[in-house]
Amino acid sequence: MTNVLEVAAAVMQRSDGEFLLAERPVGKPYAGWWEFPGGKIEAGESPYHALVRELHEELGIDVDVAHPWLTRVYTYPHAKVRLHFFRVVSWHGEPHGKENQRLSWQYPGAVNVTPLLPANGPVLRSLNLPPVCAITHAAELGVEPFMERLQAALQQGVKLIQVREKAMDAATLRAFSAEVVRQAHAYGARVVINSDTALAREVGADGVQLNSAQLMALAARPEVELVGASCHDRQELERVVELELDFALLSPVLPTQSHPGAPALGWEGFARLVRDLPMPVYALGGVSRADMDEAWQHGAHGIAMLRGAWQA
Ligand SMILES: Nc1nc2c([nH]c(=O)n2[C@H]2C[C@H](O)[C@@H](COP(=O)(O)OP(=O)(O)OP(=O)(O)O)O2)c(=O)[nH]1
Repeated sequence: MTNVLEVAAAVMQRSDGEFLLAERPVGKPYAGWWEFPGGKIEAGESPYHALVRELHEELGIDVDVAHPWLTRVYTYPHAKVRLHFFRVVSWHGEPHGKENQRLSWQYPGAVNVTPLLPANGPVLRSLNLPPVCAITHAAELGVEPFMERLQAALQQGVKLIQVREKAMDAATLRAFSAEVVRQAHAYGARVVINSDTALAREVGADGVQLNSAQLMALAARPEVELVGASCHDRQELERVVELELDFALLSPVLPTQSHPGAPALGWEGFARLVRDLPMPVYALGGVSRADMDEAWQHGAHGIAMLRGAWQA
């Protein structure tokens, strides 16, 4: 099979997190299966323009703002498809099924319509990753002040935390990690432990964050629920794809305090590196919450922060 069907698909998400699924109408392949609204890209059309046209035709809405997100290739018996996913964050009009298809608003992590198109399972997992990855910073703040900031961050809705404390001795790190996990889980937040899968299991964390050396050396995905990896170039990002990890952090996007003088990718460089990847990538290095929009415009899933995550 040589021909690849190019498709634009939309994750239309409201500010409360609900996103829209549509049921495929009678007469199409996989009729009755649920999908993200969208459709085939026509000859000469860009993925973005196809998205805007399809959402107008299928749902009667006009897209105001859409960001490129993931690109997934999937082989069905009837076709090989390349799905260009966008996150549509602003639109005009109330979506309605113009082709008599049923629509349903769903929460990430709690989807209750079925069956979903087979290509979409990993996409839902990706959608369930939050926009902010907060990296612990107790070495600089001190453990007690850090724990206070952690409470505040959890109350404000932080849902993904990476424990990364290179200077702690093993016993302190174990106790610290266990406490972060305990507090995070009380708020429904997930925790990954930097570089140490055994420690992640021991303290009941959700997974591990591989450093780039581990990423390149590993033969298979570690067997934990959630696996991220730290990347600095395209080769490392492609290794994340091969190992079918859940997400990547790509750095440094901007000059940082922790790595002064290191050459930064810049937003354009970031966008070039993450183009057409199938998994979410967080922008890391010198970014703050104020950069979220910039990050989305350049293909990031969200931002990862050390200092900025814990500011009072
Ligand atoms: N729209 C959409 N298509 C998806 C998703 N996941 C997935 O595997 N696909 C596949 C199913 C189809 O093979 C292809 C989309 O083609 P389609 O037939 O729905 O496109 P269309 O709306 O332009 O259809 P048509 O009017 O030309 O018949 O992509 C998804 O989430 N949304």
